Amino acid sequence: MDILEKIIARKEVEVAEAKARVSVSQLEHRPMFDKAPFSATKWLRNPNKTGIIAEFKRRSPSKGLINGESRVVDVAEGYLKAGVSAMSVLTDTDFFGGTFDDLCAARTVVDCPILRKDFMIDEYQILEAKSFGADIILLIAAAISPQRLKELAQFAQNLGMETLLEVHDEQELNTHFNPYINLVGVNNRNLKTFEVSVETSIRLAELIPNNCVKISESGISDPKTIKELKKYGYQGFLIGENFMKTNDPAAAIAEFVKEL
Ligand SMILES: O=P(O)(O)OC[C@@H](O)[C@@H](O)c1c[nH]c2ccccc12
Repeated sequence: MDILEKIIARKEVEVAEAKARVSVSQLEHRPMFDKAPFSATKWLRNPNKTGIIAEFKRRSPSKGLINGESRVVDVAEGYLKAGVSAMSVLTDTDFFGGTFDDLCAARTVVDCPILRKDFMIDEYQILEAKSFGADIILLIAAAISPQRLKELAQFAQNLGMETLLEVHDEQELNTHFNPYINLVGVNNRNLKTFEVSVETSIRLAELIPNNCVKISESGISDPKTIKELKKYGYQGFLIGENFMKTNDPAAAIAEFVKEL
């Protein structure tokens, strides 16, 4: 089993447990559930923002521990102050050290779109995301079938949330794109080998439908890379480790945006 298969197998168990613990009706009655979602496509197309989607990530399967100290509220405040277009919060615990508490805490301090970063396989998780105040969900082409992905994206749209489709290559884009997708993210990190290449974003740029916001994900550590990717039509840049690996992610992003 590769890492993605392991994560998905674990996710199936987690979702079943969560469903047994908290009913859909309970999710729908949480205070945040009725909040109108922020539109990430609007925020990312706003030229007064940086285009950065800054991520709160404690650890990852590829890097191990990245940051075990920083508090999510401090980081989120710093990200917002730096002019991010959106924030991404990992809620997967077993592989990335994230929690729903992180998402809730971020929600209390930022009034920008928040992506619930997790491995989504079930409508229930989308309801969970909304109940914790998230605005966007991630659907990973490599993790689910095209049909399931389309159903989940449609479900999110019905709740007023936007969907980010993550692809790694041409084939995933061809098989998994559907009319309910609002943002397409090219992951520069190969999930099987963990190798990172920004060339992947450059290669796929022209294949992404123009009505979607193009996002380049992972391995971005230099403002110059953002300038380069903008030439290919990218409007969103998902960055985690470059900020999180420092002991002051808020200061790190402030320095980074000075050079944009
Ligand atoms: O920390 P980086 O290299 O800047 O990458 C951020 C983000 O792209 C990465 O965390 C990510 C991209 N797709 C994912 C899917 C699941 C978990 C994590 C991810």
